[in-house]
Amino acid sequence: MNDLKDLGTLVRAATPLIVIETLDEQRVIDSFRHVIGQHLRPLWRWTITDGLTRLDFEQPETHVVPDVSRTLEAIREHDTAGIYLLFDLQPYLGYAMTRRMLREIVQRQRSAPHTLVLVGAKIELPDELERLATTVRLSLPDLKAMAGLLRSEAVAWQRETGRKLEVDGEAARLIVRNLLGLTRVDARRIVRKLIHDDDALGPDDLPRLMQAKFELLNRSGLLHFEYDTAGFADVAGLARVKQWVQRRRPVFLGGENAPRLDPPKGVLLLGVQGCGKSLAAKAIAGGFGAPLVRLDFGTLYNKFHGETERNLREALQSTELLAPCVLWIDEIEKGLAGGGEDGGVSRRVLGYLLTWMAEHKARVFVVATANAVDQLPPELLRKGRFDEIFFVDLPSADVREEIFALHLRRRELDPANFDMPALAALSEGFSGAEIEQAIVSALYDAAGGVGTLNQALLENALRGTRPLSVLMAERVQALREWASARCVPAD
Ligand SMILES: Nc1ncnc2c1ncn2[C@@H]1O[C@H](COP(=O)(O)OP(=O)(O)OP(=O)(O)O)[C@@H](O)[C@H]1O
Repeated sequence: MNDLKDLGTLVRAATPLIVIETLDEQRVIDSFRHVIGQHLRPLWRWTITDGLTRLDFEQPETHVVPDVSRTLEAIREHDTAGIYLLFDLQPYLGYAMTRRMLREIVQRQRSAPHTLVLVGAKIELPDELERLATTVRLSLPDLKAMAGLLRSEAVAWQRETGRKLEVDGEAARLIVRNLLGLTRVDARRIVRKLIHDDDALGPDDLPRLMQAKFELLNRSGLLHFEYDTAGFADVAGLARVKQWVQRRRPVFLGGENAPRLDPPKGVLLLGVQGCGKSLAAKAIAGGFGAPLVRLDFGTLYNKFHGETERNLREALQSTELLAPCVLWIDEIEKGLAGGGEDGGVSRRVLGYLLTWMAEHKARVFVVATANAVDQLPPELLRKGRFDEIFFVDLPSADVREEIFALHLRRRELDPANFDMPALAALSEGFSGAEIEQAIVSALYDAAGGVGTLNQALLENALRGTRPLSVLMAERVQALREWASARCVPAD
């Protein structure tokens, strides 16, 4: 959108009431200064602190009229049609007098054809004014503008300190790219903080930038920023998922270089509890080298009764501004399994989610995870919704060995001191989580006895565990049968 062109058109058309929701007051003033340069109209600004100030003179002319009604009366008396930027008028919109005066000016009753522009962070108009208003959204700064902003902040810092700012070129390029989606005011505040924190701009500023950006954008509170993404090395097995991600990484991160390849959109990970679906979501983000944001579908309903859809919409829009990122929808079945009993909310949520998944253009890769396939709506499983549906089964003997090795090493124990094939054989039917639990429990036994963990203690712990696959054998078997016809094995 070209803001200046749009504003110019509105002013030329003598639009009586314009609403602009922004905190970037300077940008509004600059834009209108530009517009009046072409359309020669008096430009005024009003704030409760300064009153009315005429801005299109070399020496601004000020009329201190702090009272809102008197200000509006003064505006009505002006006989030359002018543009009036009214900052933070929102609290006064509750008064009958303010509303009536505004309506009279806007409807040009006893007044010249002025253009009133209401500017503020959030503006809610009463019905009678809403109908007469035109809302303008200022477009967000583009790459070039963000690069300029970063440069100007660096220069300001250098001027202030008399030193040269240390800038890592590649990090600065990524910072500029990741500032996209923010307003100028927010971007400037974050850049200042990044510079002032360590008097430099380097690679360690990127995670801090993503965190700051996330906090600004997560107004719904439904998203969680996952600081610890995993690497593929932290996940045993899931070979197909790892390969799938590695092949798509370059296209996901730099889509423009591969015009014939569709950017990857998302995968659904279905599977047995505790087999590493959550870990895989973290590793996919690590594999793509993108931040991971989790959407808590379970609380979407509880937390915002009656506002579910709006909050989902806001949350998904926020993820687009964080792009490139991975959006992890944990336990997706919990959010979509309402059937007809919730007044149709879960059906509408599903509809919105599917449309968004199909249509959004930002590089947001969705990883949805689910345990209970019988609760998943069939629309979600239809071809083309996800790029792939992976089934995460109980680990094979080889993978179980890998899981033991991984978790022993994590606790500074050497797998070479253990009989790995024997451990793998004893843990037939165990999930990764259960293997990890057995190691933890054996470590406690060791601490209370011989001191160090050995094969016998570990075997004891395994023998003492009844895995879920045994306790819920029928469910696991049914899940496998269901998945074999519909999913790609993750391993
Ligand atoms: N393939 C694996 N490799 C390494 N560790 C694993 C693996 N699978 C499970 N684990 C261990 O088990 C823990 C729990 O697994 P995770 O939460 O990823 O399983 P899940 O499938 O998401 O389970 P749930 O459905 O119960 O949420 C992990 O944090 C990890 O320590």
